[in-house]
Amino acid sequence: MALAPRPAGRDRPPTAIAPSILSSDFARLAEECQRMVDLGADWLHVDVMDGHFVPNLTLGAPIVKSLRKHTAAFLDVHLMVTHPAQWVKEFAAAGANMYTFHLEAAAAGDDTAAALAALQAAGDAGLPAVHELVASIQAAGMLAGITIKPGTPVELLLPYIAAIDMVLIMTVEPGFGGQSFMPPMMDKVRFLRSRFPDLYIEVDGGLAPDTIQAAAEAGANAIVAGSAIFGAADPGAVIRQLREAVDSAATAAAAQ
Ligand SMILES: O=C(CO)[C@H](O)[C@H](O)COP(=O)(O)O
Ligand SMILES: [Co+2]
Repeated sequence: MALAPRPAGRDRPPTAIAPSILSSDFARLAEECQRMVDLGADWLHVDVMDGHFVPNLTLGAPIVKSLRKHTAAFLDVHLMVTHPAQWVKEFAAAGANMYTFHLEAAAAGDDTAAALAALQAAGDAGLPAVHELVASIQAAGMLAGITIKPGTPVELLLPYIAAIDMVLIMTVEPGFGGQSFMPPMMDKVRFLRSRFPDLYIEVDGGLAPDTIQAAAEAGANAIVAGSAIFGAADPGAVIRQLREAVDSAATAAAAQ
């Protein structure tokens, strides 16, 4: 299962709608995932929380390994863990496709203040530990994504953009589904889209039919939605609405 290639030049990458299985019925996970694929999902978003980097505990590589036996879908794994370098081999062996880690965690575990200081001090070259983690993810056969919490400045991503496959801009504080979308995070998406037309930019947290327009217009092409999809009477209609908003915004941007 491959990611659609990052287009050369100024074209925006394809739209990817990624239901977050955090909002699914874990006891029926394989069926829930198949239902999402049948309804038009492009990816399945898998939220891994360790009860340490974030105050919640979800699932790990064994669940991904089991799920992989039931689906060929692109598994977009979001690691909200204190030690992201520790789990690369396990998730690669389990069949994860995208391994997206928190920049803060790669810099200084769960000490976000120390992480921000270290990332600032590293300057344009970036932190060697972050570069090494990206390389190890790709060497393990996965795509590498980096995500930032709402309080982390987007500029701190710049040293790593050339090497990575995706940026994930968190639009809620990581840790729980069902939170409210944070509109100010769209400044980060606009900043990245204006500089990197072909970059995969994902947004995660509070995305729904009433918030998608802001994310689409800012330039996000990959959309995570948990409660809005799984909680809907017609999840397929929500997936279509999200897709149409992103596709329309991309068409409008291309025409400018
Ligand atoms: O990473 C996450 C939380 O940390 C989830 O992916 C996100 O919250 C999705 O849930 P919802 O769409 O309900 O906000
Ligand atoms: Co997530």
